[in-house]
Parts: sequence; structure tokens; C-alpha cells
Amino acid sequence: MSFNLSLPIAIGCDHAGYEYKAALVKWLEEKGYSVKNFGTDSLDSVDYPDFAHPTASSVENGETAFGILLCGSANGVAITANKHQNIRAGLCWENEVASLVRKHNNANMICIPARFVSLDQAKEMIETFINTEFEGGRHANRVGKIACA
Ligand SMILES: O=C(CO)[C@H](O)[C@H](O)[C@H](O)COP(=O)(O)O
Repeated sequence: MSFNLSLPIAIGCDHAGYEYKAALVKWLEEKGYSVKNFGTDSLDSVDYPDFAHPTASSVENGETAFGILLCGSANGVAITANKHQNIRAGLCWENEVASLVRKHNNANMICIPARFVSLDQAKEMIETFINTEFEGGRHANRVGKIACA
């Protein structure tokens, strides 16, 4: 299923992801998307869960279409977001991974390591994430088994 892009795209980051996030918000809005920004909005050192949790909650609650999270390695934001029910947040570092996380894992959040990819790579991965659909089939069985009882 593709994303309901009549809803805004959620985006959040820590200080390590702030500069990319600011550029990505501008880029997404120029492309006509609505974006809901959950911060942080400066280079001051912060704790990534304070921003990853609200971003993930908005996806979980259906207020936003899907989510983008950025931190230095993307591990902190991914680990945090995946604590939420029905959130499948995938750490992506190259375009094929951004494709596979949609096709195979039906991810609804993309986590980008701002200290390890270029801004152009981040944009390419987000475009791929938006435009790639879940394949279902054998992958639907597996995704259905992710949640703990
Ligand atoms: O949480 C992370 C790693 O799992 C992120 O990469 C953070 O952005 C990173 O830990 C921040 O590091 P800093 O030395 O405090 O800038």
C-alpha cells in the first residue's frame, strides 16, 4: 500500500541530523509535500528520543503519512521509533536499502544517518521510499509476525 500523501510527512532529528533536516524540509515543501516538523531546530546538543518519540507517535496515530528521522548513525532514532506499536522504522544508507525496506518490510519510517550519507543520497533514498510499494505475499506473513503478543 502506498502512503496517503494528503497527510503531512513527519520529520524529526537530533543535533546531528539538524542541518540535513532543514534542507530536506525545504526540498520536500518545494516538491509540493506538506511536512510536519518535530524538531530539533538547532545544532545544540539534544537527546534523540525527545524528538524521535513524537515523530513516531504522529505516524502511529495516523496524523502523518510516514516519517523521516535523522541522527548521526540513525541507530538511536531507529531503536526509539521501533518501540512504537505498528511502527516499522528502517535504517537506510543506500538507495537499494531504501527500496527493499518498503518492498520487503513495509516500513513506515525511514531513518537516515546524517554523518554517513550525503544530502543528495538522503534525498534519493526519500524519493525511493515514497515511490516504492510493499510487495506483500511472503513478506506480509513475515511482517505480520514482527509484533510481540
Ligand atoms: O544516537 C545516535 C547513535 O545511536 C546518534 O548517532 C546521535 O546522533 C549521536 O550519538 C550524537 O552524538 P554526539 O557525540 O552527542 O553528537
